[in-house]
Amino acid sequence: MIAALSKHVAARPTSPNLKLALTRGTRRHATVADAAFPRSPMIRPRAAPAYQQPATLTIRDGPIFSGQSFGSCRDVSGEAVFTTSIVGYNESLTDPSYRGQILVFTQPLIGNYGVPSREARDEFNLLKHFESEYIQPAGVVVADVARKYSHWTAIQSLGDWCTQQGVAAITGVDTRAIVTFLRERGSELGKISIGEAYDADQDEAFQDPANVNLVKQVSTKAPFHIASAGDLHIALIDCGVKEGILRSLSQRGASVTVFPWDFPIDRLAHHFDGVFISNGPGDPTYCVPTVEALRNLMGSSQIPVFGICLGHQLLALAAGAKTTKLKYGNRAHNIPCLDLTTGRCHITSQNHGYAVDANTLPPDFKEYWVNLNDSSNEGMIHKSRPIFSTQFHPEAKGGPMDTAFLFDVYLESVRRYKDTRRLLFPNNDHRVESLLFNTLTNARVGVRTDSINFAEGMQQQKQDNRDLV
Ligand SMILES: NC(=O)CC[C@H](N)C(=O)O
Repeated sequence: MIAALSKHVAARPTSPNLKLALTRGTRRHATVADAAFPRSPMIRPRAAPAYQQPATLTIRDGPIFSGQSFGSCRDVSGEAVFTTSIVGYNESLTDPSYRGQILVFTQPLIGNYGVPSREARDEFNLLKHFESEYIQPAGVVVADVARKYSHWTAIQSLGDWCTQQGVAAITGVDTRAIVTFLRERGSELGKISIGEAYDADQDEAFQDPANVNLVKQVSTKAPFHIASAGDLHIALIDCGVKEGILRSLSQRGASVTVFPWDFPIDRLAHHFDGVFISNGPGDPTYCVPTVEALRNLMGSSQIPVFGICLGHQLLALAAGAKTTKLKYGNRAHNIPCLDLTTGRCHITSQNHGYAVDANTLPPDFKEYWVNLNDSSNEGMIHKSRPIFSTQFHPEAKGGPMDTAFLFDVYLESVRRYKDTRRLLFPNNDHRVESLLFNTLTNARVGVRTDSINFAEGMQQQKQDNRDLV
């Protein structure tokens, strides 16, 4: 146990009315927030140098949108995806599942309540306001960024935050036109270019995050531990885990030991009362070692298992099912899903581009949840064992909390498993000394920080691919 622990070229604008006028110079762009909150003492204007720069969003083989930069002066490329969530931009932007993507917000005004501090922690030393320490998308697209913000937790503007973290951001573009295009065409690569001299013909190739093992970038490099008052102990496979998942388990009295994505958890699972597989970015078929470990685990142990989003997809692959890429994915906080075991509808939070093909589920599993908008699979459950997973996010933040009860369902099965083991093997205490866990940190280790590292990751992936040949 100790040993195991220590070790893009583009066809140019198709539709002239999609190409918006470039607003140059220092003209101030009034926002709804400015009108709603005129010069109250709560409003702290911040100088943001990149605001003055023109910027361009180019969709591969699609339209070009012109606007103004409000983030880092760097050109970025990635898969352009959209979210229809109205609130929670701080949480969405720090969700590791958005790693490397260009995130388009359909909510027109973004940034009006600012950005809170990374220093704020909860009782488990987890980030209070974010899902990870860093902005995960490579680029941010909004219709109308609020340069003034007002909220008691805010310490800076969205623009300052993006600038600090090397994330490109563009405002003043018609997000309705972008979404209309992406919904008709499907997800497409995009590029944000900063500065006056944008020349489509000299543009570099679009970078496709689908060629990168993104999970490797966001997963902890070494195990870490979150101690809780209760006696349940969960082994969590970190494929880019959100703080909200760790908190949902800890708040319910479970201690959590977090392992890197490729850790052979099947070999250590007997020291734990339950196994959990987290959310994460990219194509699930990249995670071959995770799928292998989960297959071995389900073949050799009766331990309760719960997976969320990427975790659901990986568990399904391990069980023998297949995953597919959706046309443009589901990213929203209000997606209705039907619980097939109760016939009840719940409103869910989602962020995914891939899905499990329910027709490929093996006979020992059945479909658990179904999406009431597009009929895609939203979960699976083992017919006789405590193994289940959901495509949506029961830990959703900022909400809805309709499906948070699934953490209780999971931990009840963990409790039963623990009690049964105690009864059957009274003299066999598999628990690992808490002293050992005290030696582990309680924060992710060596996780790649900003999108500059995303580019490095692309280089590394090319090297990895060469090494494989
Ligand atoms: N939130 C997630 O875990 C996303 C899972 C996977 N990367 C997808 O896009 O489908």
